[in-house]
Order: sequence, then structure tokens, then C-alpha cells
Amino acid sequence: MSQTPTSMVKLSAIEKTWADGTRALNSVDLEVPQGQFCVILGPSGAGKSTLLRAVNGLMKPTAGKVQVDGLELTQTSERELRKRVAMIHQHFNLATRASVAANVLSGALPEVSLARALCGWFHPEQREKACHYLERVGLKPEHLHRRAGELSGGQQQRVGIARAFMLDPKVVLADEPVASLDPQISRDILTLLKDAARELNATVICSLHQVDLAREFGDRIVGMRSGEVVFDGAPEEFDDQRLGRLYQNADWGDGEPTQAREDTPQLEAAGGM
Ligand SMILES: Nc1ncnc2c1ncn2[C@@H]1O[C@H](COP(=O)(O)OP(=O)(O)OP(=O)(O)O)[C@@H](O)[C@H]1O
Repeated sequence: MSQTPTSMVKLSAIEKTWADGTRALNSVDLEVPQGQFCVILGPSGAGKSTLLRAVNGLMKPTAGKVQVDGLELTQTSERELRKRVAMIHQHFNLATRASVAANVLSGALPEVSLARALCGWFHPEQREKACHYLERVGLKPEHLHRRAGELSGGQQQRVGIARAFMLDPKVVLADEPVASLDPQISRDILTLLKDAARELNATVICSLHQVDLAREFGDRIVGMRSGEVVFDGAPEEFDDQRLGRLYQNADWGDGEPTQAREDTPQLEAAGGM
């Protein structure tokens, strides 16, 4: 008998209005089940990063409720949240002067006491796990003691993935993880991320700019525009017409707005694209 998948992330009526009046999120409802690779797609300024930051607690919504693994964020300590939710960043966010090993081990910090963290003392099991993940992401033993900043972009993102998986997270948030990488390396990195998440049955919410990658890797595509969800469905449903509507007159992040086409209807309400 098939079971209804557990909802791992649940956003209910999330609003975010920044101090300058910018409305970044407008009544966003989103439920992401356990184990899903959910891609957030949309033009620059659509609210993708703001949404991801709502899930990891870095952005306090103006209104609405965020739940992760059944816990409401306002009632959850940062430490509890960090054990469940890991983040992968566009610009890797590594300590570039520290070793690759130290960067990966830093993913275990929410589980380590301050005194031990200051001395750089990690459990042998944590060191073993760091080695396991470094191997898992395709880095070699000789990389362990190199400074992270000396690695290529693709290698740095591999370190970022290994770090993110150190605490067996239930949720991995990836904010444009391949934006600065070339197409083949982007595919390798997304394959790694998807496979590593599948091994743990972890939920991934990944913002992307590349539509082809969203279609290839997403179990589901959520299209955002002007702070609203305007498409939510399977990649097969996200056809070129819907793509056109999502990006109509929009900024692709390269400063080149797409031209409106006369036959392109106005955006409809969520799910109605
Ligand atoms: N700290 C802030 N203060 C004021 N406005 C902000 C702040 N952070 C984001 N915004 C605004 O909120 C809106 C959504 O931004 P967000 O970064 O979430 O978009 P995005 O879809 O991730 O864009 P991109 O693809 O370019 O990264 C934008 O209008 C942005 O300028």
C-alpha cells in the first residue's frame, strides 16, 4: 500500500516585506515532501533566495508560518535547526585559507561543544565521516590538506556538498549552487547532490537559473515571479509556453529582459499557468 509522503518543509502564507517596502514574498504556500528534489525557478528578484532563507531561519517572515520536520521555526533553537537543515551556496562560502578537511569538518560544528570546536577537536567518527564524504564527492586524499581557496570552482562546490552532508541533514537548501560553473561541471555537481540526497532520503530545495538543468534534475519545478508561486508541477508539465510566461519581460539575471510576445497571455494565479 502506498503511503502519503511526509511533508518535510511546509510554508504557510509566507509574506516578506523588506524595510524599504520591497515585497519579496507574497502569500507563499509550499509543501515539500521528504526525499523530493524541488527546484525553484524564476527570474532575478523573484524571491527565490528569500524563500530559501525563510527555511533556514536566516530571514524572519513578516507573516506566515515555516515548519521543518514538523517543528515550527519560531519555536526551534538555531542548533536544532542547523542539525536538520544544511545550506549549499552559489559562491561556496568556504573558509578559503583553511584546509579542505577543516571546511568539511565545520559542517559538524552544530554537534560539537564550543571548547572542542575552538581546539579543532572532532570525534574520530566525525573525521571518518568527513573522509567518507570527501571520497563520495570525488576528491582525493591529497586534497585533504590543501587550502580550500586553491581548488577549482567545481572542486570547491564538492567540498561544499561534503560539508552540507556531515550531519545527515533532513533538508538541504542549495541557492544557485552551479551559477558560477560551466555546464558539464554543473551537471556533475547536481548529479552528486541528487544522489547524495537520495541515499539519505533528504529533501532538497534548489534554486536555479538554468531551465534545462531544472527540467533534468527536478522532481518538481516551482516557478516564482514577483514573490509569488506562479507554477508548481512536474518538469514534464513545464513546457515552453509556461517557460515563456514565467520569464516574460523578466530579468534573467544577465541584464537582458526577454521580449513580451503578443500571443503570450498574462500570468495567471498559482497553478493556472
Ligand atoms: N536585505 C534586503 N533588503 C531589501 N530588499 C531585499 C533584500 N534582500 C532581497 N531584497 C529584494 O527582495 C526581492 C527578492 O530578492 P531575492 O534575492 O529573493 O530574489 P532571487 O529570486 O533570489 O533573485 P536572484 O536570482 O537574482 O538571486 C528583490 O527585489 C530584492 O531586491
